[in-house]
Amino acid sequence: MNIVLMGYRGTGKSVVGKILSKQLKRPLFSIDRMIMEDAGCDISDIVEQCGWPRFREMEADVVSRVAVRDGCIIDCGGGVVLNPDNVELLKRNGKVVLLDASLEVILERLQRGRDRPPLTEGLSFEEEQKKVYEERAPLYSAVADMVCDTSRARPGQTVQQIIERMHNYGWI
Ligand SMILES: Nc1ncnc2c1ncn2[C@@H]1O[C@H](COP(=O)(O)OP(=O)(O)OP(=O)(O)O)[C@@H](O)[C@H]1O
Ligand SMILES: O=C(O)C1=C[C@@H](O)[C@@H](O)[C@H](O)C1
Ligand SMILES: [Mg+2]
Repeated sequence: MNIVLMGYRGTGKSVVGKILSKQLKRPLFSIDRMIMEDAGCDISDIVEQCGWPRFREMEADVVSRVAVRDGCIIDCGGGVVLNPDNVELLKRNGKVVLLDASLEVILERLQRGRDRPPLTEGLSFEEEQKKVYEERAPLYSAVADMVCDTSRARPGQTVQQIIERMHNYGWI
């Protein structure tokens, strides 16, 4: 069974994924990183040159390759949840750990690393995060097998919490 990390941008999937993979000694697959490796450039370049629909196709292709593995930690991009095929494939052999954080904390975290390409047109940075976060909230809730709020914890504490709860659920 895989552990699949999902959640909005800036909720901590990649940071938590790295620590979880080390602590549980399980291989880590970062979908965003694999897309960049396939494309040979970063996500902003893919989106600028080919557009979001092409990025989503590349993302679905990586998901289909990763979902068939076993015993891995899978660090998803924030938009993986948008495609029902992605969700179906990942849940076949995976438990979804949804990372969440308050919009306020997400804004703060995303302001620090402004390298994420915009998801909408004509909205300010803050307006975009609020709109997309609210639009996606029901999708994230629907896929979650476990929810973990990362707003107030440090990454290491979040990982300890997740490991403890996974033990209790008998997932590990
Ligand atoms: N408790 C926590 N758990 C996880 N990350 C945290 C926590 N507290 C602060 N952070 C910070 O949140 C920031 C965003 O984390 P990260 O890049 O892992 O997000 P992400 O969910 O992978 O975003 P994206 O969808 O854009 O890839 C990092 O700087 C990380 O250190
Ligand atoms: O939330 C999203 O749609 C995205 C999140 C990132 O992880 C990247 O996958 C990309 O920037 C798109
Ligand atoms: Mg990430």
